[in-house]
Amino acid sequence: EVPVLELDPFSDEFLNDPYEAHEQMREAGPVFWLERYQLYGVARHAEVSQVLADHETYVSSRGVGISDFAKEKPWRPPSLLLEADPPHHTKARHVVSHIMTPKVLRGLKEGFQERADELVARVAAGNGTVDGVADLAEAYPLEVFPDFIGLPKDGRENLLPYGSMVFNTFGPRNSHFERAMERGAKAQTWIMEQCQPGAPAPDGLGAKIHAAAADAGYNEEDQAKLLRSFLSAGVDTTVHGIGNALQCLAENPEQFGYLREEPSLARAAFEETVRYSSPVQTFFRTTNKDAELSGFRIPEGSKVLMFLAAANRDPRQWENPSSFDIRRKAAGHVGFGFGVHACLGQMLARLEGECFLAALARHVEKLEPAGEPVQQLNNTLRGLDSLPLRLTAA
Ligand code: HEM
Ligand SMILES: O=C(O)c1ccc(C2CC2)cc1
Repeated sequence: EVPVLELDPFSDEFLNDPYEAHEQMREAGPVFWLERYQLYGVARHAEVSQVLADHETYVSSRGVGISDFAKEKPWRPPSLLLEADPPHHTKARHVVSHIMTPKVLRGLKEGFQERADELVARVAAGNGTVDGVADLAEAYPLEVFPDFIGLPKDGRENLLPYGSMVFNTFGPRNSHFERAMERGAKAQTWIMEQCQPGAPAPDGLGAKIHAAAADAGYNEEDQAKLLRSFLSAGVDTTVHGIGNALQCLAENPEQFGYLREEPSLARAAFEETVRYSSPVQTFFRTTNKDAELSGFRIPEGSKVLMFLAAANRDPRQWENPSSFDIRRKAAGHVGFGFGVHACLGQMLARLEGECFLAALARHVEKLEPAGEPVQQLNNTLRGLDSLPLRLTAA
């Protein structure tokens, strides 16, 4: 029989510090039933991987949040990527993956690195207490990403509340969901304006996405939706990746020491941060037929909640999973998902993380906590609202 758990994975207590509950879920069994929300959960690396891999049984087109699109109207038109299944998904993925190529990313590296060095050197020069979130983790992605897409200079502050709304609405209609919808409404107007064909700068990624989608026969509404995916996923995720990296390095000074000695560890340090802190904590799938997972029966029409963050600290998969170790081989983590829906922006995310942490290694001699970090409670994302840091310039 499937073990039944009473815990609430969307409560403030859980969102603030999920780690004991992760352990409880992993130990409960390969599959468990969450009574409160009437859905199944998987928290071990093996089962999370199996669900991610079997996109024909565990589908995305019925929503990757708690809501089943076969039963409820989505709050916004479904994504052609995240909330689609093959073959429709395959076509959309093909269109956009031709644009975010290794060649395109190589072309970005010099500029991204310069911007990181300039920002970190300027903030470190103050030699005082800074907010690692506002002054660094938010500042860097909001500088480089909108320029890459080709968004106008003003209005960019709408990207954070819009992203926060997208990620909160994968969860249940709790206070985080409702407040994010209120705050995100105005931002949504600006976002949709930027997504319209003709809106982004002609030389930016946005215009390239529109052109490639038009060439592939997508109408203007779907061209806009494809760009919407990048504005939805492309900011809050990297902001929390960088913010969580700053927190991990400040709280593990020996790890910062290794990075200082060898700035080329920056890429590995960001990868370990994605494993260890998993900015995207969870995602759902829906069974579109009766399924069996590790001997447990899961009927058609069930929601399955994948605890990516719990899988990323599964002792069945990792040595010393709860230690932050920038020299480990973090490959195999599910922080960027995997399979047909594996993160489309992971190479861009890694580029931002690598450039930022290399700049930190070069321009900061000491990185110390200067007060309590404030966790941002979000139904899907793990990251900080503020991170008081004392920086000593190199
Ligand atoms: C640290 C940063 C990031 C993390 C942790 C992250 C995480 C993820 C995860 C877990 C998925 C899989 C979703 C699923 O399986 O349903 C995903 C998909 C996706 N990500 Fe990322 N992401 C990050 C950054 C980005 C960036 C910067 C972009 C865009 C520029 C992006 C665009 C996307 C898109 C479009 C998808 C959907 C792909 C598909 O369904 O085929 N992500 N991401
Ligand atoms: O296509 C989208 O709108 C979309 C929204 C959020 C994500 C999360 C996983 C990063 C991905 C895609």
